[in-house]
Order: sequence, then structure tokens, then C-alpha cells
Amino acid sequence: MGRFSKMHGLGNDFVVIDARESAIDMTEARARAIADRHAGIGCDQLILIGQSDDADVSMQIFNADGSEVEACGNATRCVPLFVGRDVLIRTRAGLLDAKSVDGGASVDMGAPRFDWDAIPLAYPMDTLTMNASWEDLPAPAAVNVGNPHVIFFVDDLDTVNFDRLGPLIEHDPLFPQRVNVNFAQVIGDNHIRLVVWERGAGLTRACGTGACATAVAAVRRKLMTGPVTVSLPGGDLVIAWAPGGSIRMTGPATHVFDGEADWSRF
Ligand SMILES: N[C@@H](CCC[C@H](N)C(=O)O)C(=O)O
Repeated sequence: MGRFSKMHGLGNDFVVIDARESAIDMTEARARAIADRHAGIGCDQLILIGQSDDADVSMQIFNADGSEVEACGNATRCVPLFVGRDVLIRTRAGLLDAKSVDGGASVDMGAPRFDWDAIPLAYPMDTLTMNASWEDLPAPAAVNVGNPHVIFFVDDLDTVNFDRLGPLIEHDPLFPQRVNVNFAQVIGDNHIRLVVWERGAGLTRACGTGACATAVAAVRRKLMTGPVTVSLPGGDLVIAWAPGGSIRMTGPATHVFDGEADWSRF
């Protein structure tokens, strides 16, 4: 039997497993089975906390479809709560410094990348105003914040068909590693409303890296200067970034319950 914690950041929910003492052999199929909301435990992402040579802990991230990915902003805020103290976390996207704040955490998410091959895109293109279009969406921006994001600034979010456009764009050959699809509307000074179709998970109530990428794109496009409040279906995040610097993300983290499961059944 193995123990796990159910946690979430703004309703983006996680099964978090402590693999520091006893390692668990996580495969794509096993991660997908655990994440299954009908036949498994259910989550948007499965998080494995392990030992690290150069940080307090390591964090591995698996999407609900079983794919292992580089970054997850909302899960990163849950790690200090899970471990019980401020932590330096080794991820595939680099070292992340996560500190507890009242009700959540504040994380240095590192510096964003904008080169076409760092997103990555399939061929060279300006990533601030991309030469690409899908139906009547405006030209998007692309930002890599450890994982790949494309951002559409639309006039009215309520007119967007997320369920149709999200998977269409996620799987477009322009994005060889697929992509997280962000639909954003500027609703005030330094204030954005955001809905994210996540790569490997679909529509979620919140995406921390999506909020980071969108705030960065808004500052790059000179739509605002920040700090930016990003209002997602699950609640608000505050993202601070200035050109040349790293991104600071601050927001809630919640522990829901602890459980036990027999991993050999998955
Ligand atoms: N929910 C996460 C992002 C999880 C990974 C993403 N779906 C990807 O495939 O890159 C967040 O809060 O950032």
C-alpha cells in the first residue's frame, strides 16, 4: 500500500505521492489509470515528490493522459504545504524556489523563453505576434515558461468555443511537443481573465504556468506593466515579471485529504 495526498491550486487538482523513501515505478499507463476520474483516484496531474542531489526535493509531473511534462505552476505552490517547509525544487524545467505565504505559496518560476525553437515551434516565426491563425482567433503569442504555451488575446472570452479550439490547437503540427492553449481577455488595468486548455489534461479550473505565460505575453505586448492579476475559473493568481527577469507567481495551495492505495492495482 502507498500513501498519497489529494491537493489543489485553485481547483487544478493533484494526486501527490511521496517517493522519497520508497520509489514508485511510474509509467505513462499507470499515471493515466491513477488520474482517471471514473476508474482511478482522479486528478488533472499526478505529482511525484522524490529525493534530489541539488535541491530539497525533486518533482515529477504527469498529465492526466500519462505524459510526463516539465512544469506545473499550481502543483509547485502545493509542494511547501506537502513537505511542511519552504523548498528548492528540482524539476525538468530547472530549479524552482517555493516559499509559503498565508494560504498558499510564492514561487520564482524562472525566466521565460521566446525563441521559436525554445517554445518549441516546428519552424522559425516571430513569437510575439505569430504568423498563424485558427478560424477567427487573433494572431497569438507563444511563451515557454518551462512548458510550451500559446496565448490568444480575445475581445470576449464568452464567444470562444474552448472544447473545439483547444484540442485542435494543442495537436496542431506547428507545435511538435503539443502546446497549452491560453484564451485571455484583458478586463482592466493589470487584470486578465483566462481560460486554459491544458496539454494532456483539457480544460482545467486553473493553470499556473498558463497564468505566467499570459502575463508575460501581456507585458511583452505592452498591454500592461504588472504585477498582473490573472482571474481563472478557479480563482486569482498574481504574476509579476519585468523584461529580462524571472517570473514570480503567488497564489493559494490547498490540502484536501490523505489516502492510501495499492499502486500494483493501477
Ligand atoms: N496545471 C499546470 C500545468 C500542467 C502541465 C501542462 N498541462 C503541460 O502539459 O505542460 C499548471 O498549473 O501550470
